[in-house]
Amino acid sequence: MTLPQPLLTLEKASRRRAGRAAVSDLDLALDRGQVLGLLGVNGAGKSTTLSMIAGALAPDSGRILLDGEDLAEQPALARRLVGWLPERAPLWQELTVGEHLDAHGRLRGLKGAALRQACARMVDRLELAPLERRLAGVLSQGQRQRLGLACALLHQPALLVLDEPGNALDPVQVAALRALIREQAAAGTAVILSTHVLAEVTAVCDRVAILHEGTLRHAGTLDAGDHAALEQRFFAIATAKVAA
Ligand SMILES: Nc1ncnc2c1ncn2[C@@H]1O[C@H](COP(=O)(O)OP(=O)(O)OP(=O)(O)O)[C@@H](O)[C@H]1O
Repeated sequence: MTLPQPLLTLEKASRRRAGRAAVSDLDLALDRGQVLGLLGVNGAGKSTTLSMIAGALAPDSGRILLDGEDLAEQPALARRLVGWLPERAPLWQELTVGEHLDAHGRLRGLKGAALRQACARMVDRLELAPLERRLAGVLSQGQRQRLGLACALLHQPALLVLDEPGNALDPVQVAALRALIREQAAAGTAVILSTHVLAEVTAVCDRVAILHEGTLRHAGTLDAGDHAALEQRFFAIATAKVAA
């Protein structure tokens, strides 16, 4: 009997940037419906890791598997299976909110009624109706994040990758984001959430990974009551002095 493949597997994934190791020998696995919090201080390698998972940056060595298939051999897999909200939502200033959704849907191969339905579902779910005709260039930071999230979710990805998604959101929108993440996980979507807010991780994640200087220093499961223990572990890792 063969065991089911995790949705996402990183095997010794490594990537150098500007001549230095940004991520080294990273092993990680995530199943459908799981929510992973990715923590680490500035420069720890979180965005580099997420860019590799989203297929935007190739590992120099090691492998990234989506549904058991090597992303390096099947680059189109990321476009189909992953929805990615980078740290700064990449928007075309001169397109409206509605045009963004339409363009993202087309890039994912949606058309006709399926495209219209997908756009309408996101407008409704992310409360974008009042903004639909507005140019992206005039949106507030939080509104840009909501549009970026809608674009990432449009094709109902199996894996949702969120890079510091709560950054520009007000407390009401933070609560809405938490609800959205829980809803996605309940529907079977795997979610990776990179954040500097430890409370975000204990609020919505069922597992956690802590990166430091490009290497994985801790990976484990998490319960809602584990906040103090997580904080202690994070600070111990983040402030540890490297042996001379
Ligand atoms: N575009 C780039 N060119 C060169 N080096 C980069 C680039 N982006 C990141 N790096 C370097 O790679 C390393 C990891 O950076 P990364 O952005 O992945 O960290 P991070 O954990 O996401 O940080 P932050 O919390 O500040 O967003 C850092 O040393 C950083 O300087």
